[in-house]
Amino acid sequence: GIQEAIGVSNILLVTDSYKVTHHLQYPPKTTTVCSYFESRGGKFSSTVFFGLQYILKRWLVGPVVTKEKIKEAKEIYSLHFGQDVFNEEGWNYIAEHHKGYIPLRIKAVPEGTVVPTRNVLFTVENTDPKCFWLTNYFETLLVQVWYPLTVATNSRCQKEIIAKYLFDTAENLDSLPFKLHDFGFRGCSSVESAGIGGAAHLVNFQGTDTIAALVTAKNFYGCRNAGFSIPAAEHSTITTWGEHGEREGFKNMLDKFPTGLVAVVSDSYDIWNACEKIWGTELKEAIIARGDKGALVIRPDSGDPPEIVVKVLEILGEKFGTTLNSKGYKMLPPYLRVIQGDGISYETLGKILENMKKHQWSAELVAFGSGGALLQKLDRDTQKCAFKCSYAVINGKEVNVFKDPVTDRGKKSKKGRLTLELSNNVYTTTEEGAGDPSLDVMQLVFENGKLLKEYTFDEIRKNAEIDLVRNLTK
Ligand SMILES: O=C1OCCC/C1=C\Nc1ccccc1
Repeated sequence: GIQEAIGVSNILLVTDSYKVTHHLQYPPKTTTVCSYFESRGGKFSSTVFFGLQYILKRWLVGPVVTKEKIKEAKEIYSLHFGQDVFNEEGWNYIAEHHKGYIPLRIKAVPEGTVVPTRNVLFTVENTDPKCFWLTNYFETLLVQVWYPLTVATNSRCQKEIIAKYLFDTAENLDSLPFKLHDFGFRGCSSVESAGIGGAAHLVNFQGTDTIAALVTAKNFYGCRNAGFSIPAAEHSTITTWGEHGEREGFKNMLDKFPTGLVAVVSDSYDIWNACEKIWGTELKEAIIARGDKGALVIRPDSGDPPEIVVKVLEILGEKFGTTLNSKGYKMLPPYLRVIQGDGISYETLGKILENMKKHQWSAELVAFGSGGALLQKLDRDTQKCAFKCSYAVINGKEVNVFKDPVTDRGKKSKKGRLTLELSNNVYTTTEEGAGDPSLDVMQLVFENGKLLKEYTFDEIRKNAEIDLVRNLTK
């Protein structure tokens, strides 16, 4: 099944080796360990919390601890350590007493919530005093939420940039959901990662070529169709017509996809010749004939993006004419658009849009495709995601637990029982049990192997909506 396909289906093996020995290392009579997850800061000042639901449903929900898995883990760990450190008794207790359901309680901010960094995002504690060692056993798995969280954050920050340029240079923001298209499937480290990261991007946008994202959004977020795409050429479907056959290849695209959007990569040989001579002259009438039945989307794929995009727009404007929109920016006819899918990232997007604006072109005319930068060029440090113990009960005594390294004060962790409170639109993490649990934004999402709260993709998208759209659609 799906679990075998991914290679590890034994939840006892989804952890770091050293954690297998940690049940022996806590103080005697420890009965509760409570830990939390946060982004300590990093590239973006706020993060979109997304992806915990996937991890819980994929790995922790249901009777996931079985005798067979205990046996398998015992064998592997005895070989791996060359000695018997595995907590067989502890796991047998879970399999027997809890019937394989994981005795943990997880409270988390609702998926899609945008929270400033250095705030608690979810907490984990054991519900059975015998299982104090379990809380941090799953740190390894739960901290992998850094990936969808960081993809969703990076993607949303690009949405803010595009929204601003649409607000300044377009009639409305209607095109925003389709402005950043996911090109990242092939650049991901695995099909599973593409599904997770691709779904994270779809929290903010609706355009994707990462089909795995559709499957993940459907299977774990109940979203029947989380993203859209359109018929599009790749270099092979143009270059197989031969160097002097580009016109036939282009014409074929218009003939085979007479209505709806159709995208054609046009830089195989000479983007300028393609725009001037082929699209702008030889096929000009065929393009105009499309009217508003579906635009031709011309795709450059090389050269310096800010310069290329503007130059392509200038040529198309020259050939097909332009009008001024109500914001005073130039528009092309409805049957012509551009997509720039090369070199797109949070760092480069603004430069392209700024150059378009400088040359009086509306942001409405161009969509972007992003691959590696969208789904892969990030890591756990991008948002400094960490999981730390903040509270324990030892021999009946409550203890506020923390670290505060003299060698890096930035790594100081929060103390005691934590809540996340929202007042006057400001999130505050209260520590040491000073918070009012009834005001806690964090929801009880998981307890004793059961998912108690699920979020739909629509809810998540609403939670993550950017302020400009929120304010405009009030
Ligand atoms: O170039 C690409 O690299 C890899 C992923 C897909 C892709 C292009 N797709 C596309 C979709 C819609 C409009 C235009 C292009």
